Amino acid sequence: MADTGSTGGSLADRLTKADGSKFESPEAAPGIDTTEVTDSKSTGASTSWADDVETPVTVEPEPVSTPAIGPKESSPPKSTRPEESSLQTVQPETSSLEKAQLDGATEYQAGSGNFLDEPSYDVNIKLSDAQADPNNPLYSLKRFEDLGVDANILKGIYEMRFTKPSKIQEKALPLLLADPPTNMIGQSQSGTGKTAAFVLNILIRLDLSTPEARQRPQAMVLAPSRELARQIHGVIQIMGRYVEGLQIASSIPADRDNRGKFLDGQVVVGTPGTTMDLIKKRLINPTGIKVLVLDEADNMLDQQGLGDQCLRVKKMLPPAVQVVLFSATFPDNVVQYAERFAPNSNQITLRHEELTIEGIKQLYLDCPSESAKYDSLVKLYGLMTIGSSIIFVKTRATAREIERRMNEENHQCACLTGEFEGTQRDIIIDSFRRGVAKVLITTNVLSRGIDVQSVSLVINYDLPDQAPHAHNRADTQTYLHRIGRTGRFGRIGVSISLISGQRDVMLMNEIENYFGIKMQGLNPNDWDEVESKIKSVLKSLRAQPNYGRDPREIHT
Ligand SMILES: Nc1ncnc2c1ncn2[C@@H]1O[C@H](COP(=O)(O)OP(=O)(O)OP(=O)(O)O)[C@@H](O)[C@H]1O
Repeated sequence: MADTGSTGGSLADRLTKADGSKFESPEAAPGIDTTEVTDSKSTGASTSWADDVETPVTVEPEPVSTPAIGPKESSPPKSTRPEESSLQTVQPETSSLEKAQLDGATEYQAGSGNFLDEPSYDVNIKLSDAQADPNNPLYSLKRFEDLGVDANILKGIYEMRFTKPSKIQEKALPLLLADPPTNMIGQSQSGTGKTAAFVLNILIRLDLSTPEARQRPQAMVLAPSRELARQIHGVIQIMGRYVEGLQIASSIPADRDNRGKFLDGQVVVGTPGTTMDLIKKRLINPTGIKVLVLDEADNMLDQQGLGDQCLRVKKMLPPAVQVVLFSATFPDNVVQYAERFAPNSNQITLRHEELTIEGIKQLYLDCPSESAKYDSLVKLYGLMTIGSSIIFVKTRATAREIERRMNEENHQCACLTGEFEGTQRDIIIDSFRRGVAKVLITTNVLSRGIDVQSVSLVINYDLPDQAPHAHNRADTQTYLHRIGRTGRFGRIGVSISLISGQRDVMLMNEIENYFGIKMQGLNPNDWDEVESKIKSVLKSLRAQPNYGRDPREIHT
């Protein structure tokens, strides 16, 4: 097999460590007013659980198969000495707050303010308009000040330039904050601010008044991927930066900083397997935990994956713990289980037809064969770098192969899949957040929760299916999460699904029927038209990375 060439190799290989040295090997590298709000009293589900069986955490269920884009590339992520590259970035020593800002989107996009009176492109609507439209999921009648948010937390919110709550924040917060604490199952479209809703509940409920109280965890947030856990950690750190004495602990796989150390922050954020492991090793004291949040809860409660782990963690917590489940999707088969996991919960739910975000233009492109998808991708490359883009593929092998071929052809892109070691993954996602890498090839591991507001284009190289159980059935939930990596909080984005053959058409139709949408076809015989169609969307102000930022900052 050909070598990856001078521009090849994974991005992580080509980046430097925080101290400026190189990694020698992976081992060495360390709208919802249609929302239904259901009162808890009407859902009196009881809890009865199956046996607590030990199951490996399936943080990343990626099928491994041969890519259909060319000769098989079987090499794992590179473990040789990294090469010099223009992508090389020096990572100075960072303070924990700086790290937090790296992990959350906030440093780069500064929330979504409404300083939009300096248009350099067509202005569609201003965020302030979106937040004033009752049919928009960002709409709210209230202000954060009306929601009982403490002054120090308000300062953090102002710093993030959140001017008004979104609909999910407005609706969920009073229910979450009511005493006695009540469980919640909360659903709202992707990119509408669910994180801030549960983070505010946690910050407001923390007792930091005595050294004893400050010594042990009081809240726990679990997420399905390392990247999402780090991102949430970052949001809590920024939102809570004026909360005196706040400490956040991380329980993610192979976290060098915490290996073997007792986690004594008041908020623990992590993935379920590692968290359970640390509880078992008595490195997390779960006895004072008052709030348990499962982000991407439908995924977390999936009985074939993370469900057992989450259940085992929950069983270690005090019985009175407030259970908060958030996701953009709660498929019918998970709802009952979720109701048992969070009994007597308040529920904020949406219908399928309400789940898609208007700002995301959903397109498809016919490709004459599976292998021709790659050629289309190359043709789309110029459009991918207008903002940032994510290419979703089904298998790690396909991801590797596309990365290799693109880099060989001098189309710079990075690749992040579950086969990378934790620290390498951190470097790759951080460089994507910074815009050092503008095109990221990934699997479903990054389909959920990741908030990089500069992402204006999502490409489904493979449409998500329900393999290995139902190869010919679409995974509608994953489709929604994938496209939701763009069009965050009122922005505009484009998704393009590459379609080749009857099976893809079937999957696409199933997705369209489920969400009650129609994807618009691009004309594969007229690339000028394809380009101008996509450009017209991507160049609108709301698709720009700086959308919502104070122009005084952009120009300095
Ligand atoms: N009230 C607000 N005003 C302005 N921006 C906000 C507000 N709330 C959240 N945001 C910003 O909106 C973006 C999306 O928020 P978040 O990641 O919480 O979405 P989400 O609903 O959890 O999405 P997903 O379902 O994809 O996980 C973030 O960059 C966040 O900083």
